[in-house]
Amino acid sequence: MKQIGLFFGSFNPIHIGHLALANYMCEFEEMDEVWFVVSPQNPFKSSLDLISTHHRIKMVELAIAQYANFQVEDIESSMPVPSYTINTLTELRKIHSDCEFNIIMGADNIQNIHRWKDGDRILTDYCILVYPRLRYSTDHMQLPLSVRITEAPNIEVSSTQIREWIKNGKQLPFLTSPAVMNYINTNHLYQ
Ligand SMILES: Nc1ncnc2c1ncn2[C@@H]1O[C@H](COP(=O)(O)OP(=O)(O)OP(=O)(O)O)[C@@H](O)[C@H]1O
Ligand SMILES: O=C(O)c1ccc[n+]([C@@H]2O[C@H](COP(=O)([O-])O)[C@@H](O)[C@H]2O)c1
Repeated sequence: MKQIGLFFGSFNPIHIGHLALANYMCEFEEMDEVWFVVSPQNPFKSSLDLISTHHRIKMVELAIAQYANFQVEDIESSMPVPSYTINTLTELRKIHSDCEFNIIMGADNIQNIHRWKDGDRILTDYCILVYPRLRYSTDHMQLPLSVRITEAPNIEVSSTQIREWIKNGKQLPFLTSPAVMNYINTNHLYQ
């Protein structure tokens, strides 16, 4: 079966933290592909700073164009909001019976998974690849065998920080990607 890493996120905008991590999962954790699943609306996040989903999808497409193992998955665009991950996973399994799905998840998110819709079911029914985040440890957690802890390198940059800097007139082609920065400028995003 094809091993697919699913990387869920708002990607508002996508940045090198996301890209480097997904790259690591393909090269070191035996993922044949990583799919970036762009979520129209995270159930836990405010929609205040959130730009429209089609811009976020376009930026992911631009950022990943150079690497054959990356794909954008826009299935959540046609699903109800907020974007509950269990619903997306169920749909993806129905459509792609030839793929094994591995959820790529930060140590911050795995600590909160019990608050997600059907979080316990996600934990037991899916393979999960957990990567370290600063200030979050998984040492004390009792995790099922379906959860694998990886040692992916951490690049602590955030979309929030990037949005703020762009608002202040900064050009950040290497924290996002040159093509993404160009798209942001052309479409006057995050001004
Ligand atoms: N620097 C990073 N390195 C690795 N993973 C990250 C990084 N930043 C965010 N992530 C993870 O990537 C997924 C998608 O991230 P998201 O789109 O929320 O970016 P973000 O930078 O955390 O955004 P925001 O600052 O708007 O909350 C989330 O699971 C998040 O935990
Ligand atoms: O399903 C849930 O209950 C749930 C709760 C919180 C977050 N999520 C998903 O987790 C992903 C990470 O979100 P974000 O905004 O931090 O990039 C995104 O796809 C959200 O829809 C999902």
